[in-house]
Amino acid sequence: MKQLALEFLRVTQTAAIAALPWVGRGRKHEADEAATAAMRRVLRQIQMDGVVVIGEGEMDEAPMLYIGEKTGTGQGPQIDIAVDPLEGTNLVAGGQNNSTAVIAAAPRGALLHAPDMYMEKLAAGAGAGGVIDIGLPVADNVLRVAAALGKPLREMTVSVQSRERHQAAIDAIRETGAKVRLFDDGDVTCAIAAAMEESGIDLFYGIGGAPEGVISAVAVKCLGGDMQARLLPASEAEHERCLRMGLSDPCGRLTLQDMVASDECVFAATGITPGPLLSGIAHASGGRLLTHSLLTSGPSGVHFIRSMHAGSMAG
Ligand SMILES: O=P(O)(O)OC[C@H]1O[C@](O)(COP(=O)(O)O)[C@@H](O)[C@@H]1O
Repeated sequence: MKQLALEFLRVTQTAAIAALPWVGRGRKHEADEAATAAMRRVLRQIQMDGVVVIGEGEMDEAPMLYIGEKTGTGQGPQIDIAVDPLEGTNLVAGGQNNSTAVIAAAPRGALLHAPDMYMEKLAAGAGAGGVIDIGLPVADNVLRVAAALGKPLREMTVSVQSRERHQAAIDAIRETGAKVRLFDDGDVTCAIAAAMEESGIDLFYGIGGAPEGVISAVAVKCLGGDMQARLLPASEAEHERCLRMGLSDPCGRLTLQDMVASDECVFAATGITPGPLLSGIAHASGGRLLTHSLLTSGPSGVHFIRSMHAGSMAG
């Protein structure tokens, strides 16, 4: 698995570069398609027996990188892949900050097969490992993390997606004395930021996509942080879907281990537009492009990588 890490880096770099021409053009589907096609092309070249377990939808609704799609050369280690070729489609369309291309990989069977529905998520860094509890109100989690980190509440910062559904949580967090840092879109980078001491984010809380939740969980695990979640099936049909996907208790607590059942995993992300975790793609002389990526395969292997790409990749 670890020997493939640089291949996965190439996957997110290529997807990010493919999305770049669509930044600010108001065309999120075209941007997503470009990133997905690029990611698919590079994934197919990797020597592995890969299967997409979290992708761009089901086979009949997504033309590529659908759940169940086989990828890689078909030879080599059996690997499950979770992709989000364009995390923050609206951000790219609107020319806004915090869009990335991301991928996570783990040995076959190690990733939760999360249906495409909402998930409530909590993530924190290693210093607060073992204290977060998705079953408790978010304010209690703020108090617990502050105590674990030995920080006064007024110095605590919680990252929350700017959504109406989070207003009660935002108020409750602020009532503890902690600060709330709102973001528009792209909860993968914000969850990961909570697991990185130097990010200035102590806790991430919010309801967002379940696929993004599992992808974030791989990164949080690699970084030595902690995360808990629970799926929020919104209808009988979604509840049924969870059962069909093998989740016996669809609304139950999901620990980091439930979402990522192996330490042998890899996470890669490349910034498209600048965000809290990664700088965006910059144009350099000669038509070259400078990308910024995070590549991690565990706490002892966390790499922030700046790469220069030949002009021919600029598309
Ligand atoms: O926009 P909603 O419905 O609040 O969903 C939240 C989800 O949307 C995102 O902000 C962006 O997702 P997309 O790239 O699929 O648009 C995710 O990071 C987050 O999990």
